[in-house]
Amino acid sequence: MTYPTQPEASHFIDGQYVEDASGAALPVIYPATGEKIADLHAATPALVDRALEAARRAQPAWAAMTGTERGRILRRAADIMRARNRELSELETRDTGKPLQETLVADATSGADALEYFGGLAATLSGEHIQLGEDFVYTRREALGVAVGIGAWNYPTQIACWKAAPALACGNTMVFKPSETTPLCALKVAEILKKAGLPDGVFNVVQGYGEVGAGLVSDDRVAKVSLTGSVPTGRKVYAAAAEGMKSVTMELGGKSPLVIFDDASLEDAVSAAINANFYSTGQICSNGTRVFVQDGIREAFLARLAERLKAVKTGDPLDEATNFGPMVSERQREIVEGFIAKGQQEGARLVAGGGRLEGEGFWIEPTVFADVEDHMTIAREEIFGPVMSVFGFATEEEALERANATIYGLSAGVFTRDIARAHRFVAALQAGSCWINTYNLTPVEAPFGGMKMSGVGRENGRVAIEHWSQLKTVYVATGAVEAPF
Ligand SMILES: NC(=O)c1ccc[n+]([C@@H]2O[C@H](COP(=O)([O-])OP(=O)(O)OC[C@H]3O[C@@H](n4cnc5c(N)ncnc54)[C@H](O)[C@@H]3O)[C@@H](O)[C@H]2O)c1
Repeated sequence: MTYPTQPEASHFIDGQYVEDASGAALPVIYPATGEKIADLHAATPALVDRALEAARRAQPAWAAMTGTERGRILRRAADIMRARNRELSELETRDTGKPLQETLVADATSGADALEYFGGLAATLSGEHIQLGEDFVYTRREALGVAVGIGAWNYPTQIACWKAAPALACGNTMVFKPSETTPLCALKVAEILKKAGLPDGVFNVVQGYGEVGAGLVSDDRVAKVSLTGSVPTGRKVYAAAAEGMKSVTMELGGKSPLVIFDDASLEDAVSAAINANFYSTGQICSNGTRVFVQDGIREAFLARLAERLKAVKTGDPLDEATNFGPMVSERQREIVEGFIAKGQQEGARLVAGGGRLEGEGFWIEPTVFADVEDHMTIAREEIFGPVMSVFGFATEEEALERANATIYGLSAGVFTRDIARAHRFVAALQAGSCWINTYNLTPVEAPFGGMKMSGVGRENGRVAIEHWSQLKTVYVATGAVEAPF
């Protein structure tokens, strides 16, 4: 059977689509209906080798181009992505199940932003000059070499671009392995980069399960690994990369707090809590899934939230009126249902949702628990689904201590009209991205990444350049060489 969404082949290596049907079957399922929409294959070791070899071969010439030349290609790719936004968004919706209403504004557009931003920065890369009397030192900012990118399933286009754009801007080449759950979109990124003039071999895509990722990470040709995924995978990938002393960026999971004080705008706080828990059906790493609401407004908050939940519109995710999609897979739905059952067993009060939604596909209701306590499983573990936990608190000190009492440190938010408190509070939060009076905004200009178990390194912002390049120091002598004998 052929599907409209079937790509030309499973992999994109050295500038062309490549297939090897002897690789393990990798079916692609549309989460809204459970139907198969493409048949792909995991890369065989021979294909992984071919992709790495293509990236290795292409790297010196790519790095030798000027930053302006590299940047021009990335910026052209950004323009193509924007021009094809609707088609790419529809594919993202089919790949992930996220409603088109979201994908039209958050995926190819965010990928294009990254390509444009790092395309612009490419021309500005430089070292420094340090005068030492008549001698001097200069530093050269150099590429790392061949990089491996490994993606999670929730933002397949964005993740590919957030990794490829800074990596390529700095003169690295990349082999990218998308999540086996959402493998389609990264192939489009590769196609578009080629169309924009990217030399063959600079950006390659290979499909596969964890073992393909593991093979890439341990290969000697690889200088840098950037993973977006869960903490358990991050532990394995970081350890494997350490064997080869490779640089890493780890964008991992979270259990982020959203703290709402009595003086906050209730309507805005409810909006932020909705965005922080139900956007992308809760499948966002930075979600504020522990919502701490100060005692004075908690009942009002829950009442208004219940009202607002009436406007949830499920249905065909390709209908732009739909604002809530299915879970990405049957397995992920079962995981989330397991957490909901645990929440009930451990005594949290279910105030909304909790069950499946009608229809084919992997639908689940937006779910809210109140009276959640810090020791409960749903308060401690990342659920990665549409499950909000609401906690009470009395004082700022208490909220801070409880917000930070987690192994994670990806993100956090605070809602208050007291400007001094807002800044005091975020200064003490142990989280890589904090928001004051909003939640989950991640523009490409702002560094993004985790503290504690949530990760290592930063994506986006100028600082990403530090994580995708290395410095060489050159000492230049101008006088005689002194020696002891
Ligand atoms: N911090 C961020 O930027 C960010 C963004 C999105 C998702 N996430 C996190 O991702 C997780 C959800 O995504 P997921 O379920 O796809 O994560 P996952 O950890 O199961 O898989 C991530 C990727 O790693 C690959 N992989 C698995 N085992 C591997 C191994 N041993 N070696 C190399 N690669 C391996 C998978 O095939 C997949 O491509 C959540 O924890 C979420 O918080 C983080």
